Amino acid sequence: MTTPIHKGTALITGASSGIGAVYADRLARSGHDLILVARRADKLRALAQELTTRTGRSVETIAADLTRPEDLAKVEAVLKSDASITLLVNNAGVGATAPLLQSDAVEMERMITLNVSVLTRLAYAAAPAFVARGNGTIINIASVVALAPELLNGVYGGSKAFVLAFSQSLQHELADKGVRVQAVLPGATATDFWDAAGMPVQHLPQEIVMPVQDMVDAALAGLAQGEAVTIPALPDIADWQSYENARKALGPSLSRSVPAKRYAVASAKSH
Ligand SMILES: NC(=O)C1=CN([C@@H]2O[C@H](COP(=O)(O)OP(=O)(O)OC[C@H]3O[C@@H](n4cnc5c(N)ncnc54)[C@H](OP(=O)(O)O)[C@@H]3O)[C@@H](O)[C@H]2O)C=CC1
Ligand SMILES: N[C@@H](C=O)C(=O)O
Repeated sequence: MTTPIHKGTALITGASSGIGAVYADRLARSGHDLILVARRADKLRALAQELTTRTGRSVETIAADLTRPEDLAKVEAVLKSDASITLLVNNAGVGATAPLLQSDAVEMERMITLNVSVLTRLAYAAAPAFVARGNGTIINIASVVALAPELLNGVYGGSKAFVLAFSQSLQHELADKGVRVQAVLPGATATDFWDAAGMPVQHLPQEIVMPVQDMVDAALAGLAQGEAVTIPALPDIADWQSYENARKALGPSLSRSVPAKRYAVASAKSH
């Protein structure tokens, strides 16, 4: 077996299970050293040991509750100072399936903190270092609910719509500075996410649930193909392109000096 070329270090949040743990496996196998971040130190240590034994890569762990400012600061400091980091997988996140009237506002705010604020802070920590080196990749794990907010809990959908919009803005700003940004929009994926979100994955129609390994392999194939937005389940990429073209076509009409005629507002300029 040939040893893959060393590709620098990938920092993966939410690496103790599910999607993050599969990214850890795939990235170690393709030649990355790893820094794994999550709260469950025992799971991180076990994964690190297993990956080092199997791939020979260096794997460090940081046990951190990213919603705690002091833990978040620790991870931000690593992203800012470790020049070997070439890839950030912004994956840690939680979801919910309950509608607004059955949701606890404090829980919803916690979700916004992790899914939105933490992801943003880590991207802001990594991007200047990547720009300074003219090289780096940020993978932000969004969700198909970014496009379909009616499907699950509205705050969860809103948080993932943020991740998509933020990623698209970052791609726009950083593309000419040597930094790549990919937003990944998984559909239902078989992980522990669903238990924590209040609906065991076994209760979903199985034809909409993707095995987690397949989801991550497709997302990495999308990255290798240069996609800025990857929707692993979408059969025809032309459908996404039509959606994006329609969105962009609205651009010139979204900000004008006069209200649309249908609102029948007399112009202030003629008063
Ligand atoms: N599964 C699915 O159907 C889909 C998932 N996603 C997204 O994928 C991402 C990963 O979820 P998935 O792998 O499915 O679910 P898991 O529940 O398996 O993984 C979530 C990860 O986030 C970590 N995490 C949770 N809270 C914190 C915290 N406060 N600080 C640090 N780490 C934390 C968990 O580790 P620990 O508990 O050790 O801290 C765990 O490693 C999420 O952003 C989710 O929204 C998107 C679309 C579909
Ligand atoms: N399962 C996803 C949507 O289908 C999500 O959890 O974001």
